[in-house]
Amino acid sequence: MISVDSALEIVLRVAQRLEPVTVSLHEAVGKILAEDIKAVDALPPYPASVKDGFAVIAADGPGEYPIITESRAGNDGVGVIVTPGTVAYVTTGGPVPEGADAVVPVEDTEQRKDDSSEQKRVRILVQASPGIDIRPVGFDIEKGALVLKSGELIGSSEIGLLATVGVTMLKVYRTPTIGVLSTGDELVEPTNKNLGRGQIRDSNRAMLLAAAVQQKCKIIDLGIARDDERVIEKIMDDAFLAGVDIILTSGGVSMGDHDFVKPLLEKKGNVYFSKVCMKPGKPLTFAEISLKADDLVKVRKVLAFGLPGNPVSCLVCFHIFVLPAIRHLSGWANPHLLRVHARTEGPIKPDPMRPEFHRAIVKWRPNDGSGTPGFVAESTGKQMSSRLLSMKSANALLELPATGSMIPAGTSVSTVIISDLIGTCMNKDPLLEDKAFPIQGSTPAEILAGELQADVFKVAILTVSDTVASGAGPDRSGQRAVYVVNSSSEKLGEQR
Ligand SMILES: Nc1nc2c(c(=O)[nH]1)N[C@H]1C(S)=C(S)[C@@H](COP(=O)(O)OP(=O)(O)OC[C@H]3O[C@@H](n4cnc5c(N)ncnc54)[C@H](O)[C@@H]3O)O[C@H]1N2
Ligand code: MOO
Repeated sequence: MISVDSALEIVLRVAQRLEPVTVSLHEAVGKILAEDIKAVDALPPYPASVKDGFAVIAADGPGEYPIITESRAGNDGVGVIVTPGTVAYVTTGGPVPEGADAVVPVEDTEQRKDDSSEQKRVRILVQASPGIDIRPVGFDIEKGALVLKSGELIGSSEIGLLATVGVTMLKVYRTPTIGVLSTGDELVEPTNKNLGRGQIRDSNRAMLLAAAVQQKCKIIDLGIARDDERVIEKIMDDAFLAGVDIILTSGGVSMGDHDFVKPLLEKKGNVYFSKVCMKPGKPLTFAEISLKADDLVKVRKVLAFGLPGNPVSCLVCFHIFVLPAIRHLSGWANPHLLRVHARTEGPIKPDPMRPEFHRAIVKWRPNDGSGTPGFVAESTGKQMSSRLLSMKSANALLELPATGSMIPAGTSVSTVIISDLIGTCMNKDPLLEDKAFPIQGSTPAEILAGELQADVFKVAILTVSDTVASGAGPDRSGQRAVYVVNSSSEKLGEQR
């Protein structure tokens, strides 16, 4: 039996980063950038006012002055020069007219409301210092500056930066296409209302498809295969033809006389390991399959993970091995999961034989029991690898050494974070909510799409800016719809 560390090292050595592809801005979110991005122009491209106020010559000092022009964002008082003894009205982000060297905010001025004269005047109440409340050219981004480096993860702020510098098509590393197959004669579709004797609903496929979607992968639902070597082989071959980069099977990797996955992977490729010293997840099998393309020159590699059938073992193996492999293929420089230290809330007895990944809910507490702030880990209860409820709400796996002796409450243990810690703020128990089960006859992929649909709400995004609407400046809300993950969006355009 190989150790978890050695097994992961092998997976990351075998996995090869996928080739870069060119995508549009809205497809880039969550991907790794595969090129350097430089600013083609400066931001701001002109000296811009930081406040709504009056562009002045600082040396003029307080006093009453004529307002010679109004320079609004996107509507420059072009050609107008502020000369000594004059001022110009400016709005936030608007160009500061030539001649002026400071901006006085409206709060520090007085203007007569009933002034109907042609030449409006304003009283400047304070002494401004030169340069105050003006962003010089290139203050935010210098022309030619490297704004994003190859290898960076693209989130919403990076999308905003790309939009700012006018990049709408960019190179990112391709994320893998993942095929998911469940094996087992006992398995029926989740839509099945009446289970026959010996039947259970297939949970692993929907679960793995969802986990792959969360990692921005394309998915192929390969269905359920009977425990029949030829059936499983045919489905695998079809998946290879369909272009999978990773194939995930669940079940059929242990010691049963119908456990066909491992012998099949041995037949089709190179099996690197088939037993890992961990609990749960012992029978995890990992192989690489080399496929010759038509031209017989290029060889395409497919990673195959034979995941254990027990649902918890299956998902734990996904987190510990498949997820880092996906990240590695997708161009992440560091594909490893985040590890923190957490103190156990209660006593836990670990396995005496295999290091254990104990499912837990980790929360940040002002006092973690040691008198200082820190993470506290609450066990999800009985840790049988068949009990998927032990995985529910778990955002962490406690890495417990195989001592077999009780770990007392308050012990600091190494903890792998497997989900968003934001979820720990949730008070409601989603299981207690009455959720209708998905429509009969649909496949897990359709169910998944349906579940996502149910969460979709429409977000309309409108940029209100003269600068943007006139085309004088970039829309720094990015590609409006891009950040609205898991929601539909409508572009309403710009408004003057
Ligand atoms: N003699 C031995 N038996 C077992 C060993 C062993 O070392 N010696 N290892 C055990 C461990 S550990 C695990 S984990 C399981 C893994 O077995 P398989 O990967 O071969 O999986 P199956 O036997 O097909 O199924 C195990 C269990 O999981 C249920 N299952 C399978 N697929 C699904 C699915 N898609 N959705 C929901 N549930 C699923 C299946 O019905 C079984 O109950 O082997 C132990 N045995
Ligand atoms: O290793 Mo198995 O995954 O304990 O149940």
